[in-house]
Amino acid sequence: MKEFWTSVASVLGVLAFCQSLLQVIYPPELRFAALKFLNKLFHYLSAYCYFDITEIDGVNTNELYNAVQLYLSSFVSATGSRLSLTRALNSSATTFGLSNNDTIADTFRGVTVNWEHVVTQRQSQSFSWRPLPDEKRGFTLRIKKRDKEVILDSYLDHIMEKANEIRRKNQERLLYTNARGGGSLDSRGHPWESVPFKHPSTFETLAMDPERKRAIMDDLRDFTRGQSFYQRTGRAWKRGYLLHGPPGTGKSSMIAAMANYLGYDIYDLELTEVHSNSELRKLLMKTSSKSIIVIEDIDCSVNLSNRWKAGGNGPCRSSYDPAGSADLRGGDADGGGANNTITLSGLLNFTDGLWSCCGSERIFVFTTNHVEKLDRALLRSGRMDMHIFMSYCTFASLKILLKNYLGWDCEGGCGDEAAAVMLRELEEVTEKAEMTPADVSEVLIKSRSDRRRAVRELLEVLRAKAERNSKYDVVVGGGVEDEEQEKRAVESHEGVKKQIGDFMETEASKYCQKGQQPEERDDLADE
Ligand SMILES: Nc1ncnc2c1ncn2[C@@H]1O[C@H](COP(=O)(O)OP(=O)(O)OP(=O)(O)O)[C@@H](O)[C@H]1O
Ligand SMILES: [Mg+2]
Repeated sequence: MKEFWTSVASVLGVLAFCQSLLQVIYPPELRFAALKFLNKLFHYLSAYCYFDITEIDGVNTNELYNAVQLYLSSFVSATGSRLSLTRALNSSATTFGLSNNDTIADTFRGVTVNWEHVVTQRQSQSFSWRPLPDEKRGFTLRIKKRDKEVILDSYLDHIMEKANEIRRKNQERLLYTNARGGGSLDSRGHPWESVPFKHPSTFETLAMDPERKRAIMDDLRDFTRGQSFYQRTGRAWKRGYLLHGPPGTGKSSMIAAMANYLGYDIYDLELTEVHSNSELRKLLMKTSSKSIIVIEDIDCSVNLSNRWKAGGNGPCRSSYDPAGSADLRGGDADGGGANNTITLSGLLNFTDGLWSCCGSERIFVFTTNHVEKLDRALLRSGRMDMHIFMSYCTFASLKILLKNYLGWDCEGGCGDEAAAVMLRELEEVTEKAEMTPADVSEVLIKSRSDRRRAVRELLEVLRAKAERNSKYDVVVGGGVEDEEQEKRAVESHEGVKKQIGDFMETEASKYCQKGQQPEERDDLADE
C-alpha cells in the first residue's frame, strides 16, 4: 500500500513539473492554441455533440429556452430528486425545474438525449448598455452525433409544440404592459411587465350577433392553422383586427375572448408611454409569438393627425402617403420626428413594416370609439384586415345577456304566454333603444336575483330610451326649414330629453334603494 501512494505522489510530481515547464517554455498564446486544439480533438473523437440554449440570445430573450424549461418541467417532477420550484408573481401555478447544473435524460423516437441546466455567475461588467442578470442561465443538449441529423429538428419542433400545449393547458396566459414607461427595462432586459391574465370573457359570454361571432371565430381559427398558407403566399403570419363602436359595446371584452379562445398572451401597448419609433420597435421585438398586441383607443393614445401636421403634412396628403415620408423628412434618422416622438409612419411600420414580422403568429388589435378619426393608411387591409363594428344591443345579443345574467335561455322556448309577450316586446324595442350591452348588463345585474323583475325593469328602461330616440328622430329627421324652427325643435328635444332623464333617474334610484330585499326568485318559464 505504501508503495502505491509513493508511485501516485511521484506521478503527480512529474505532472506538476511538466506543467511548470510548459508555463516557462511556452508563451500564453501557444498554450491557448494548444488548449483549443485539444478541445477540438476531444469533440472530434467524442461520440456526442452539444447544443447550448442560452436564456438571453444577444439582445432577445430566447424563446427556445423558455420552451425547454416548460417542456422539461412537465416530466422532471416525476424523475428528479432535487428540483427547483418557481411561482411567478401573482401566478397560481408552480413550475418544477432542474436545479442548477443538474441533468436529466429524455427519450424521443427511441433516441435518448441528455439535458443539463447550466448556471454560471456573470462576470462583473464595467459597462453595459442595459442591466444584465447576475446569472447566466442556459440548457445544454447532449445528443449522439449519429442521431443528430435524424431527430434534432423534429425534436426541437416537438418541444416548442409541447411547451405551447402546456402553456395553454395551464391557462397561464400573461397580460403584459409597458406602463412602466420611459423604455425602462427589468434585470432580464424586458421592457414589458406581466401579470397572469384571468379575464373570464369568452365568445360564449360575448353578446353579439351569433353569425358575426362565428365568422370572427372562424377567421381566428383559420389564422392559427394558416402557417403553410402564409408561407406559400409570401405573407407575414400576422393579422390585424380593428374593433370600433361606442363605449361599452364590448371591444375590450372581445379582446379577452379572443385571447381565451386562442390561448394567446396579450401585450397591452400603452402608446402614451412610448417616446420614440425606435422604442416602439424594441417593444415589438420583445413580444413573443402566439400573442395579441393591443392598442386601445388608438384615436386618443397619440395625436397622430397632429404629428403629420407637425411634419408639414396635411391629413389628405397623409392618407395617400402611407410610408409617412413627411415624418421621416421632418424627423431624425429614427423617423422619430423633431421631438423624438412616435409618428404615424412609426405606427404603420409597427403593424406592417419589415419589423412587424420578427416573430410570427401575431395578432394586432386596435380599438377606437371614433373610426372616422383614423388615418386610412392605418385601416387598409394588411394592417387592419378585419374591421369589426361593435354595435348597440341587438335582440340577438340581448338574448345572450339574458342567458348570461338571468339564466333565461329564450332560444330554448319562452316557457309560457306571459314570457312570450315580454320577449316580443323586448324584440320590438331593443334596437330602437340603442342601449349598449354594458348599460343593459347594469340593469340586469341590479335585479338578477329576481328574473321576472329584472326583465320588467329592463323593458321599462328600453321603452323609455326607444321613446326618447323616436322623438329625437322626429326632431332631427323631420326637416327644419329655418333657423328659428330648428332652435325651437332643439329646445323641445332638450325638454323631452330632460323628462326622460328624470324618469330614468327615478327608476334607477328605485332599483338601487338601500336595504331592498330581493324578492324570491321567480322563473319566467315556471309562471
Ligand atoms: N358585447 C358584450 N357582451 C358582453 N358583455 C358586454 C358586452 N359589451 C359590454 N359588456 C359589458 O360591459 C362592460 C364594459 O365592456 P367593454 O369594456 O368590453 O366595452 P368597450 O367597448 O371596451 O368600452 P370602451 O370603448 O369604453 O373601452 C364589460 O365588463 C362587460 O361586462
Ligand atoms: Mg375598452
